[in-house]
Amino acid sequence: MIKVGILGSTGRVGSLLIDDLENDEYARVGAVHVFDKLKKQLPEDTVVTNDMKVLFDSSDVVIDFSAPAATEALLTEVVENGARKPLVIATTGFTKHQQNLLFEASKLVPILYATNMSLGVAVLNKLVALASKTLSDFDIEIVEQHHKHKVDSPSGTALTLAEHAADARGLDLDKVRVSGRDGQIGARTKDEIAVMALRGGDIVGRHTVGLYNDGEFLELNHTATARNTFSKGAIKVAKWIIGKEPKLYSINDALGL
Ligand SMILES: NC(=O)C1=CN([C@@H]2O[C@H](COP(=O)(O)OP(=O)(O)OC[C@H]3O[C@@H](n4cnc5c(N)ncnc54)[C@H](OP(=O)(O)O)[C@@H]3O)[C@@H](O)[C@H]2O)C=CC1
Ligand SMILES: O=C(O)C1=N[C@H](C(=O)O)C[C@H](O)C1
Repeated sequence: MIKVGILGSTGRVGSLLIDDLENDEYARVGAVHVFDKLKKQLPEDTVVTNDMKVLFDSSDVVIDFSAPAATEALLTEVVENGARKPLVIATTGFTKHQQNLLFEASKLVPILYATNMSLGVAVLNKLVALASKTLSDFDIEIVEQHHKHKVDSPSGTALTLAEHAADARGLDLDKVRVSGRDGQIGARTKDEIAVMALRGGDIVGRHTVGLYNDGEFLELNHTATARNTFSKGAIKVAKWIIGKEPKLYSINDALGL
């Protein structure tokens, strides 16, 4: 059995990982990192720790749904303290420094980083690239909707979708991204790509990429209706990454897309 370590084990997705692994034929929970207080019953012989080294030592692969500071500590264990286990990182909202750390760590261990672990969004990224390139005159606007507890904005998924749209048009997203509109802002410029966030209730995750032209528009939407879409997706890619060489992998690598 593959022993999975969980960073963010007390969170919304982390606790679903524990449930999903209880019913998995090939993988089980090896260790959980607990930041504050344990909130649920765990399978017998699960290692419970707040020490990254112990988390690594008790796992064959670590899955991370936590917070940027926690991921930073996990990656630091690889880069500075010699931890050598494959990682599946799902946390969003990284700073540039944390993104660089992720890249440095991926030279030492295999890391799959995906801002969205669903198959649907993996396909949506491809559709967005195709539509953005083909419909080159259309204005691109992205809207994401999430539950009221989400702390980062815009979502990692929305930013990844925007990157696919910008790359397909040869644009630098940092230069064309618009994150709000208010007041006398003037007419829309051709290349800008707005990424807007709505928050409320218990929305699991909804992303719409709109391509608008005079006379017609196309909207590509993905809606996650259950949060275990993400935990199940992460477990699937965690099994895939074991035995791979050190590199930064995308979810497309794991899904063969
Ligand atoms: N890629 C994907 O498919 C998806 C990614 N996500 C991302 O995953 C992350 C977690 O989401 P969600 O489960 O909803 O969030 P929660 O807030 O429910 O859970 C966060 C978890 O991280 C822990 N944590 C917070 N800060 C630290 C820290 N400094 N050190 C160690 N642990 C810490 C929390 O511990 P405690 O409970 O003690 O506070 C908790 O276990 C977010 O970044 C979210 O955007 C979410 C869904 C899908
Ligand atoms: O925080 C969430 O809930 C989600 N976060 C991810 C993101 O920021 O894109 C993925 C998913 O949409 C749910």
